[in-house]
Amino acid sequence: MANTTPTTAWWLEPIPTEVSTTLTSGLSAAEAKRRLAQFGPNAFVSTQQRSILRQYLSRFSNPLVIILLAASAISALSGEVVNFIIITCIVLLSVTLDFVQEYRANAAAEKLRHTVAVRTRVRRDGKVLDIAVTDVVPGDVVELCAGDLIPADARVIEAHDFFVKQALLTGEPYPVEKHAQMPPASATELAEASNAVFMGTSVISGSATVWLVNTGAQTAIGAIADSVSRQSSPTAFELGTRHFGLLIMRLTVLMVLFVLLVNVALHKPLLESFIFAVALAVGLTPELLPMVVSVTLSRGALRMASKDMIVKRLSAIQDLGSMDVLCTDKTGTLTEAVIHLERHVDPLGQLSDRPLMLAYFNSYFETGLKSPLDEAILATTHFDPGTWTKVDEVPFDFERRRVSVLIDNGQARWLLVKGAPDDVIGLCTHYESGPDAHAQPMSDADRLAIYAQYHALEQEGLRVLGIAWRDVEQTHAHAVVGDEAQLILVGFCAFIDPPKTSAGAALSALAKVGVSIKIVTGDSDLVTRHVCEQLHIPVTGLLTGKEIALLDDHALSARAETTNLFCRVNPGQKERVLLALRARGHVVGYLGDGINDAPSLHSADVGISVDSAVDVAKEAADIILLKPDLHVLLSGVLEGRRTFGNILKYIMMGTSSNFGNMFSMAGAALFLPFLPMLPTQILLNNILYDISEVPIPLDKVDTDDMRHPQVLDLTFIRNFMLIIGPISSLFDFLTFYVMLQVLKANEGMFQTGWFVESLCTQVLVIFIIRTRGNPLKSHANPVLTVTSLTIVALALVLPYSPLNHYFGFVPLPPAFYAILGAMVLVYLMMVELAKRFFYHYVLRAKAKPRPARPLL
Ligand SMILES: Nc1ncnc2c1ncn2[C@@H]1O[C@H](COP(=O)(O)OP(=O)(O)OP(=O)(O)O)[C@@H](O)[C@H]1O
Ligand SMILES: [Mg+2]
Repeated sequence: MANTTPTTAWWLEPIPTEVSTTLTSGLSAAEAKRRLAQFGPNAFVSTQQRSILRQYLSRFSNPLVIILLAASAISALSGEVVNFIIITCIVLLSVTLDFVQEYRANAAAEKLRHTVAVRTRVRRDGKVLDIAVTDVVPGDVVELCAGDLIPADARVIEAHDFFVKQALLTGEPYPVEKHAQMPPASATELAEASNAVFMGTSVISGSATVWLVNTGAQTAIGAIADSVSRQSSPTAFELGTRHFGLLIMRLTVLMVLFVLLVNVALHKPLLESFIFAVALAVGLTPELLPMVVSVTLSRGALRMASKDMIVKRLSAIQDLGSMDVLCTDKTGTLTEAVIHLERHVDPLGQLSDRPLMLAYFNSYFETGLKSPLDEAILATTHFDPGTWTKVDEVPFDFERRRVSVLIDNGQARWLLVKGAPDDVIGLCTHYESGPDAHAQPMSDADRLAIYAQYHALEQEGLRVLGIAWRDVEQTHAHAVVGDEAQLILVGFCAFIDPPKTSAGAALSALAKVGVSIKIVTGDSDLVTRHVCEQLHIPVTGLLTGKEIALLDDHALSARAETTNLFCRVNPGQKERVLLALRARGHVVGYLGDGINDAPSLHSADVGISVDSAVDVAKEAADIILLKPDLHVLLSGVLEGRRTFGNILKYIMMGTSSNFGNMFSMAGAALFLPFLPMLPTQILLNNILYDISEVPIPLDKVDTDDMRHPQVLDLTFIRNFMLIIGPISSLFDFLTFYVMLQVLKANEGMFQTGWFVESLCTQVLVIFIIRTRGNPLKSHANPVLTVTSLTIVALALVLPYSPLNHYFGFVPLPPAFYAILGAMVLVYLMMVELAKRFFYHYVLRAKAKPRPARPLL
């Protein structure tokens, strides 16, 4: 994509003079409103909502529905008008039921998503406002800093060591610097536009003010939106449901062809047989599955929102339930992230103000994203910068782990460096100590003593920054990474970041439900170990960034299994650890809030961030915690498993009982001289059964089923189907026998009897299937109970209703009801026994052992 050439190189045109006058105050609110109406919201057209009507109509594009309507329309021509009307009504009813449920669910989830939408700082009417990214318009003046996403295509007006990552557009993996100067006229390629920034890219370091030129579909990324729109690869759960759909489809096609063939061979009326076969297919398809999935998920999302968790990608709820490894960074998750400066010492451990003063100036002049460490320094004290001004800066990045500022007071020019002590000490050739802060060469022995000092601080659990400086020629106008050499160490600042007392308990609770925790941090191993000790987290293995750099992916993947501390890792290594764990078949979650966490949040099965995180992290995450609390996460995991459990109930119902019924229907077609059930009866049966299942998302899931991470396993479903399905068929054939031999039923009575029997068994079996345990002890949600029992009652009285003429029902003899009662009871008991057998033997025999791993 390196050669993407937009239609015009707008960054080469001069900025209109009238614009420069409005730069400080920005647009007026009225003008912004006018432009929003003119240019539309700052979003791609492809993501815009389709109208409700179109969404509704698209539901009818299901081929089965079309075939059914067409066939019954043809039969209407030959006089079967009533059937046609009934079929049309049932189809309309079922599509509407499905649509309304799903639409409401999605709308609720969408509303939640908006609460965590990315925002941006815009100048309007002379004030800086925080507005949604979708509301910016061409002409807006936007302020950007490290960690921000760039909201639209824009010209840089003013920049301070402003580096952006634009790999998405140009493929360059490294951050590039942007500034206000015009590039040469030959810079027509997007990658050469050093004075422009583009939507979809992000700020790595520094700060800038930009003037928006193009928004929405007019942006460079908007033009290629379809090719870059992140079609994330389907999750394990999505793949599972897709395979399940295919399995059902194959069985359906086979059965329909079989029924058709038999009917043709037996010279039955063709059109009627055809409609029967299609109705059968409609009965077989788990058409409610997408609705059940989205309703279950969005209900889950609402419940999670009440516990301060916003779900951005609904299917992430499933992944949260399947997650068995959680990687997390340290600050804010395991610690309070309220950092205090505890001590400032010279290289030999004597209390000294000098390291604090230089650290203060470094933090004071630094323009990039201020870290909590900077804030702690600035909050501790105040030094008057006096005549010192900043000349340049080498911004912080997570590879170097340090930041330098170049400052000048007219007489001297100093480079002040602050960062991870190991690296800073490594760059020093001298150190200052004693009351007169005299600089002296650092001998090897000194170096050892200094390292010992710094380690002693870390062993106390303090986070430490090394502070160093050097004199620079006054002609030296630009600071570069290479200047960070031959430094003089002035000492250390040591900070307290107290561990969160609640974190320990939350971690062991997560471990109890089968989620092991791994800490992946840019901080040092001593500090991290100290935090672990305080939280009673046993360390099962430790790898540092330096060690990881020496391992290939294969070796890393083997080591990652037993290691639970990864320290001094850079952003790329964080992601490598994560991918290594995924490669071993784990479902991996990642919790982090920094620029350095964004790649890992993208690559995890489920990325979790917090509301206070930088934009790039929030954007990459699937779930946002409004409170950075691991207990919240635990309830999210349980919620994920609960939604999973309910979806599984629906799938198991569809595959066992419903399928068994339809299977018998095909079988009955073989030996009966008439249709075993009329097409309209099949459809009615199907929609009543569907209605009985609508409350499944409300149901509770046994705590036993929530103890372990769950993944959708087709073998499990197939085995369950093979055990329960035949029982259902057995009872159907028993009903046939009773109807034909005992009650001597004619066509109408046979069909009615079977309609009632099959609906009763299909609906009532939910009480057995919904729990792995004793159905008398695990109670269903009252709404589910009432709905199911109402449908059964309806089935029983239908043969006596005034409508029965239209559906071809006839009243049944009382003897039938007596036999039915007994049969349903025995049926349910048999399914219960088979279920116990299944969970006890079949499942245990098939259970694949997961790779062994430590509890924490
Ligand atoms: N403002 C700063 N100035 C200088 N050095 C810094 C600054 N912020 C961080 N560092 C250094 O970079 C290292 C990595 O940063 P940080 O600890 O934030 O990484 P992280 O992976 O996000 O860690 P955590 O897991 O604690 O969130 C720090 O340990 C520190 O040495
Ligand atoms: Mg962090």
